[in-house]
Amino acid sequence: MSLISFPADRPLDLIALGRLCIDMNANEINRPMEETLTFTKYLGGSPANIAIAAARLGVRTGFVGKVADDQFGRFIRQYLTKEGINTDNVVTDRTGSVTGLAFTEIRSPQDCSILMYRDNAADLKLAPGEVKEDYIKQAKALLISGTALAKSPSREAVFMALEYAVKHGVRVIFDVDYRPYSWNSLEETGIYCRMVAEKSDVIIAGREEFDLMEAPFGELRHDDWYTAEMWFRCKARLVLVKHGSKGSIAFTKDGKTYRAGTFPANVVKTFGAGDSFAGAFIYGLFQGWSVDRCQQFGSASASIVVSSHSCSDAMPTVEQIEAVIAQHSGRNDL
Ligand SMILES: Nc1ncnc2c1ncn2[C@@H]1O[C@H](COP(=O)(O)OP(=O)(O)O)[C@@H](O)[C@H]1O
Ligand SMILES: O=C(O)C[C@@H](O)[C@H](O)C(=O)COP(=O)(O)O
Repeated sequence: MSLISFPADRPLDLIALGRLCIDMNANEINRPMEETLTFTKYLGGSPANIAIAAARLGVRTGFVGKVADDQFGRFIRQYLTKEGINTDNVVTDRTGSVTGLAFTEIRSPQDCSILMYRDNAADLKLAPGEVKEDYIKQAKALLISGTALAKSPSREAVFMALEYAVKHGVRVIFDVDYRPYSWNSLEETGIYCRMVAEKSDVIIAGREEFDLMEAPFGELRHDDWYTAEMWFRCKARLVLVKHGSKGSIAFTKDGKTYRAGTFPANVVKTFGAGDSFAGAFIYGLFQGWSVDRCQQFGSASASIVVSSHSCSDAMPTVEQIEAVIAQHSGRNDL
């Protein structure tokens, strides 16, 4: 039996919940933002990127979210539809909110940053009553992006979706996805992320993101194994710790540890590594693959996306990922 047993016979594999935004990626790379003149517009927002990544691989994907009643909101909806992502639970806000924007600065392949515009962002207006139980129960898994917990009413909408998922046996995958911009304090982040992590089957985060859920409670150890054991005492069966260009470590409840490195990349920018990795890793889970194969697939996908200008547009197909793995004889060693 595979590690994560997904319910059978559901019309959707994955529903992602969280922000649907716009990335404005600097065209003039290796320059500070002050000197950047032009940007290219892409669909953005971490859960949106993961949804695109999964859909490109053939995962039947839906989305729970909210978009602004403006040109960007319409662009987002059209893009999701074009990618075959179901938008039945994507709501349009009518209160005058705006689409969140992320302007990316690419100073060098190692030195990237994001300037985020998220005041009055539509995605954080998603209300609990707008999350449909009949929609959530159609999926095998629900992916929750932690940033959706940053503000009410989106915070309560997450907990509503979480309750529906648990009620209907939908597996919960939690990507902490920490973005400081929308939160009031580190304690607030830690408390709310922890409440979702406690009910999640799979937890995906970087080392610093796990630290956020430990520090406010006096449990900070900077120790991946300690972290995994902590979540195995709750509901988790799989804890995935991302370590950037150093790869990732996955822990499973049966006591196994899987270390994976990366595939060589011609790095343009660092954004999108985590989202492409997560989308491909989740695809592997649906295939019932071993954890190390899921990691290999995820890291090959990430190597493609960090070598590209965009995140969402660059999400690869199964064939493209397999070509990278074959090119390097499957070696993503540390
Ligand atoms: N420079 C890189 N070259 C190749 N693969 C990378 C690189 N950086 C990250 N990856 C892959 O992407 C995964 C996720 O990256 P990470 O930076 O930890 O996530 P995030 O973007 O969420 O911070 C890593 O575990 C690794 O497999
Ligand atoms: O998540 C956002 O709002 C911005 C993203 O679209 C952006 O491209 C990015 O930072 C990707 O995140 P990562 O995969 O965690 O690097």
